[in-house]
Amino acid sequence: MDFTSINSVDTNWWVFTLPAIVETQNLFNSWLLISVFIAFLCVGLLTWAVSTGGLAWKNGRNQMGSVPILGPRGLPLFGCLFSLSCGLAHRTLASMASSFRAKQLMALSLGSTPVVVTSDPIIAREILTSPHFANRPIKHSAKSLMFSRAIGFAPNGSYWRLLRRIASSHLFAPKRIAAHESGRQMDCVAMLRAIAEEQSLNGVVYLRKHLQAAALNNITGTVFGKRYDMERLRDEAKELHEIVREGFEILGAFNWSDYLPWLKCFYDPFRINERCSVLVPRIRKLVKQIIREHQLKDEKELLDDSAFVDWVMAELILNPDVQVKVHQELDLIVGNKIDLTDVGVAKLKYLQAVIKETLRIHPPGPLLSWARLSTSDVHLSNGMVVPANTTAMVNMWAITHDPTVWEEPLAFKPERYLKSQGGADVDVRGVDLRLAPFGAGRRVCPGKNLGLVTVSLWVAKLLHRFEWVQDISNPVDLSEVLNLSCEMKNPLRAVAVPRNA
Ligand code: HEM
Repeated sequence: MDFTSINSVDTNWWVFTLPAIVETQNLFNSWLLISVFIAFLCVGLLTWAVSTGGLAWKNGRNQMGSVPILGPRGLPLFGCLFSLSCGLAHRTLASMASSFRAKQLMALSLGSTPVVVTSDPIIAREILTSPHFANRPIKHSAKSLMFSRAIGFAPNGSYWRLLRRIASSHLFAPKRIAAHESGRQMDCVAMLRAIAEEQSLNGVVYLRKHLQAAALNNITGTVFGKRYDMERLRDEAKELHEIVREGFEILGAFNWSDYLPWLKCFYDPFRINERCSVLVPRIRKLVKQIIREHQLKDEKELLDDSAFVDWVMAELILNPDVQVKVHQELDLIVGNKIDLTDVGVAKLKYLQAVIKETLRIHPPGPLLSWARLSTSDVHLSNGMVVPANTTAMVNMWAITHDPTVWEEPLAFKPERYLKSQGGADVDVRGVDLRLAPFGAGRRVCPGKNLGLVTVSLWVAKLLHRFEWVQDISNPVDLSEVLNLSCEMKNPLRAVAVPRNA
């Protein structure tokens, strides 16, 4: 005999008393339904009105510590979705944080998702290095594209650790990076040749397409051991190019149903679902083909470091005095030698400082691209507590543009990293959170050394071979567009004047 059912208290009793209370026999009476709806609406609005941070922070979730986490309420239901879905989220978040005096940590709602954003290097370090922030929230598109099994999104655990180990030893170990130097040199030679051809044909160069071709070959060469002739895009090369472009666009698109799951069936303005289901079989087919050819099985990840070189070159064109100094350094250390190597490039201290300064002014992922997710309540040193299942973002752009962190943050001054000129040698690889464009902690970018080596070599070669001058009819425009990374809205077009000719 089930005694529990006899002793249990019927918690639904109030339903039967409703008709008596509202003096009607019919529970579907339209007035009754409208009143219940209005009551719900009022309670919802009241909860929204009293909750800083918006509805996703209801029930005092932002007041679990001795110091509450402040932030904008946003709109009922949507929170701050409208403010962040269009435009430049890093700039919007930075101005929100200063108007709410919430630079250390700001709470906001993206639909039903609770989010915290920090614009402070100390709190950024605590979040990025905390073992309780070692997961990432996964976007719907990333899940559809099977990225939940990829290194960037797999949850912290033995599977993810195995992927990191494989990547560290087979892709990103210093020996492996050095082993791929000849490939990088080849990509560079092809890029410089194509640039010289375009310059002599048109008198001006669209740099981005050359950088993208070199970047794609750099990755496929490193990961699959295979390079393509990007000048004559045919068959497999064309397919790869289109897959990467489409993948980037889908992953970078703002998907409303990531934050309002109930919207999935009604509203999909970028046709994410449909495009993912077309893209997945194309990826499978291409990767199978490559694996079959090379019997090589590795994890594929790609970040657009070619977009970053666009920024470096744009700043060098806008700051000709800096470009002259890079040329002087190249002439002094490299001279007329054409075999500019990774080791040689590492000696170019001023050029390294130029790259650091560009990473500061134009961090490729201004919100560090991929957010983190808390797996339990996290106590921060400032007395705030971030509850479990909260998405955390670091606004690296806000930190690198904060006048209390960087003197004259808007000025392009590579000298600030040169000890010989009174500067400080800042390590950008996750050590100093004032400038950590690759993130930090256990999920720090594993491709940071490869990225830095590649970018440095490309910039050195582009500058060694050419002097870059503004195209008068198309002046350099530093407007940004935020996709998966922050790119120049109007791709760089410049005149490449051959040097040492
Ligand atoms: C300029 C170049 C690059 C920048 C600025 C960059 C930046 C970043 C950032 C900010 C993160 C998130 C780190 C965090 O959460 O703390 C990241 C993660 C990652 N990056 Fe990069 N990255 C670059 C190049 C590369 C390259 C060349 C590769 C590989 C070929 C790569 C592969 C990855 C992977 C796999 C992750 C995810 C790691 C994980 O979740 O365990 N990145 N990157």
